[in-house]
Amino acid sequence: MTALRLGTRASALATTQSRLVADLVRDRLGRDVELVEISTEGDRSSAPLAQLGGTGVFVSALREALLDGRIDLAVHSLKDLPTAPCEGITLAAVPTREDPRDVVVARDGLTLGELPVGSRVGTGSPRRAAQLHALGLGLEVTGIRGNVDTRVGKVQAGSYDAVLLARAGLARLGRVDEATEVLDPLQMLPAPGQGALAVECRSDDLELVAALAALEDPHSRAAVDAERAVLATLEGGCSAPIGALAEVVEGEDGDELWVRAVALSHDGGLSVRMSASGAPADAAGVGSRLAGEMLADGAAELTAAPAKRQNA
Ligand SMILES: NCc1[nH]cc(CCC(=O)O)c1CC(=O)O
Repeated sequence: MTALRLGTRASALATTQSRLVADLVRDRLGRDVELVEISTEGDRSSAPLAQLGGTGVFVSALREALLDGRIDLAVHSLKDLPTAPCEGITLAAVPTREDPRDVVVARDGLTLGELPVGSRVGTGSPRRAAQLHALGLGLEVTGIRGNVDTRVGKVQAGSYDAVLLARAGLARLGRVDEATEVLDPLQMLPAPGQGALAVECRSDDLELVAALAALEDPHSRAAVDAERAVLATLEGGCSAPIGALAEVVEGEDGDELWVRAVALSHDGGLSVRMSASGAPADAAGVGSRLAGEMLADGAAELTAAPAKRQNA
């Protein structure tokens, strides 16, 4: 059989994630895999992500390559996937998720609470910025872009006192020791899907869709389904200050799915925070009902873009 062509972005994190999935495919499907590099608009430009149309730009080039038949499968960070389904493409597998929490990389080994008032903390994520403001530590939160290496480098160079990152990214790059604090989700709820990978292929590639089920971790899938249902129901993209974290836990009557979510105003001053539980098989229902309650409490008005709120 010919080798499966796995499309990947060129960044260190993307290639690491792609190699990880390639190894899983070789082990569990017994198929040979060849990596094909695809460059995306998000990699080529240094403009703020929100101006490029959000993290979806990382995803679309790989999807085009799939639909064109240049590659057979694509690996994405699941948190970068828009919640709307893509015609002709199937999310064939969600492998076992990494630790979904955010971490701090600060100068001199400091934690957030140890940073002096006025310290410069870099993040390009409205979700992280809003939750940082909500902690009331008097930190100066400023935008930052670039890959993990660039962002950590800016702390080492002294242009930022700290940056916030997904623990999973650092861990996959073998640099998790550089984190100076792992943030408790009580203070910093991660992005929906953070720490999970998405393995996509063409929907009409029925044999591959079926075979890729061997890569699936049902608990990870249930958790990200619930988190993404929260995001979709709140109609938030990657630029909305929305956090969600779900996990499957063993209950008295079998597995239970727990979901926590928060929607904040961009300045972190106001928030709606709720949780719910239900059956893992009803993950999307649990997430969307939770978000429905949050909407009833005014979540949509909070997360609206700052300019829109001023006009309203
Ligand atoms: N925003 C870009 C992005 N997309 C996925 C990850 C990390 C890996 C993951 O969450 O699975 C990162 C970097 C970060 O947020 O620090």
